[in-house]
Amino acid sequence: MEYSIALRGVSKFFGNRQVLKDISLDVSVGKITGFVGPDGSGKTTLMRVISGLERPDSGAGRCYSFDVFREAEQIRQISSDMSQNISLSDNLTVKENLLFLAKARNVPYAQRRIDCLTDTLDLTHLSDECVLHLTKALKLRVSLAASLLHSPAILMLDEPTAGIATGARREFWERLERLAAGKMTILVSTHYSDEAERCHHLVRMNNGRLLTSGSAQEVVHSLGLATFAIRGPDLLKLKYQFSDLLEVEQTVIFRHTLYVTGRCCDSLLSNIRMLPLRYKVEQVSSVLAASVTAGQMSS
Ligand SMILES: Nc1ncnc2c1ncn2[C@@H]1O[C@H](COP(=O)(O)OP(=O)(O)OP(=O)(O)O)[C@@H](O)[C@H]1O
Repeated sequence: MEYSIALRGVSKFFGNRQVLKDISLDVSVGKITGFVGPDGSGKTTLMRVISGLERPDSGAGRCYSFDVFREAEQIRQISSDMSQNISLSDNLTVKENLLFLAKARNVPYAQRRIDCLTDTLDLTHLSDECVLHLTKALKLRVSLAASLLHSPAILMLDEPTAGIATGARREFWERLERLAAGKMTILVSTHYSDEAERCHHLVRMNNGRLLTSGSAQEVVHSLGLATFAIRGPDLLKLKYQFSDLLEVEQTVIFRHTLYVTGRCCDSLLSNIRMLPLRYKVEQVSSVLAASVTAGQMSS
């Protein structure tokens, strides 16, 4: 396996608050690595350290051939932070925005690069459209084009699809998968379980620590949790009943379905089996409930 990023015992403080604690991590070239965990667990900070945007305080790490302590500037040249660096101007067209950003980044043969990207990302027909008139999902696609202008080796995305409809999120992820297939290293934080499942490699964090790292299945397994999707009447009442069980970690109602997540023990299973026949129950392995807060899931 070819690794683009290798961190060993990396820690980071903001003031006297330690936000990354002894993180060791290997990230493969051409893979999508997802970062999941509750708010404030350190996902963004870790991705920023990897992308040369934050300097760690201790440990060791390389990003491609560069040292994360001494060569942050070089790392920034080969990486792109889609979430933060791209501010599209509403009053300019797609083409004008891309040209402006390409010039700001000294992208060689800017026009040719823009033509290539708009073609690849199916934006050509929108080139002369004012960004103001684009949907959120299309703006996201333009931001992706902008973040790829300088042909980065690493693309960092911090919750890129928050607030975007499911269909458009899926389409966006298909594009990310194509970029990864072209050997781009993609780092993405997400609170959506379906997106977490699409990652080739998942990193679960809490309180500055890396708790688990592996495939989505491995991470779910390591949680020792099972999630059941329940459809039927009076879901709110059922939600409160399940919430009272000691082994239940989370109950979330999302789109007429109650998701109950808990330790997969006899007691939870017998409660599930005792549900009247009018309830349809299905075990879903996909919901990384420990990483998804109820608020975000409902949004
Ligand atoms: N520039 C900063 N200065 C001080 N504290 C910071 C700074 N950036 C982040 N923090 C703190 O570091 C901790 C980790 O934040 P971080 O943004 O990395 O978490 P996160 O897991 O990405 O959270 P979220 O999902 O809310 O984006 C939080 O407590 C946050 O308040």
